[in-house]
Amino acid sequence: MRFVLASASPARLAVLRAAGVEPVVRVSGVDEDAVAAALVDPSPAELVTALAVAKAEAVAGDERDAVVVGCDSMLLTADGRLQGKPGTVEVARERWQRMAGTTGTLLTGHAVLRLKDGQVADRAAAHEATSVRFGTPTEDELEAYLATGEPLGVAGAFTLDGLGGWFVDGIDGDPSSVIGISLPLTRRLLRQVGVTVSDIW
Ligand SMILES: Nc1nc2c(ncn2[C@H]2C[C@H](O)[C@@H](COP(=O)(O)OP(=O)(O)OP(=O)(O)O)O2)c(=O)[nH]1
Repeated sequence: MRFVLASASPARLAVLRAAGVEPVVRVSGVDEDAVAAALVDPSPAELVTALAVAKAEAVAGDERDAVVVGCDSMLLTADGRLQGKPGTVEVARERWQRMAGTTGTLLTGHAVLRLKDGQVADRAAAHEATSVRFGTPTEDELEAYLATGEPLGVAGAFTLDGLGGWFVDGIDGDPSSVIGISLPLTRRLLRQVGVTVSDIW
């Protein structure tokens, strides 16, 4: 079955490929700020789920028979801030200075659309939440990590499976969701739209 990943994320692609799926990648180009602005006081979970739905829907219009999956990840910090990608060293530094030694929640919204004959025949959406216990990098370690550029382009300014792994003391929940797409949640959402994982791997 044609599996379309509506994401530019290399992390999501890698998780799916390692799990036996060869997705067709179609970047949604969704204006995430515009989607967020259209929502009325969404919870963090509602926001990431709405963004995932918007990404999948943006891509689904060109599909006839496929499963389309969209995701969106953000970090909810211990002091209640919901954060995407830092974008700059300065923002990433300030975030790490606040989150080191604390526990945050990495939220990933998921949307699955089942296309049949060019129509959305079924859909399912949900979010996954994973607790992340951050370590405390020294000032030198933090500056070296920032200098790699990795934290700038990932939600929460850290990775679990990359250089950031040195600074994650542990998680409670699904690791694939932290990296970018929850395999167990996606399996459940696929089942809701009548698709078994063995249909796609
Ligand atoms: N490899 C890795 N990437 C991570 C981790 N945590 C977050 N990320 C990445 C996954 C996503 O590419 C990015 C989260 O940003 P978004 O959910 O907005 O996705 P992105 O903009 O990358 O692509 P998309 O909007 O789906 O086209 O951060 C991690 O632990 N490991």
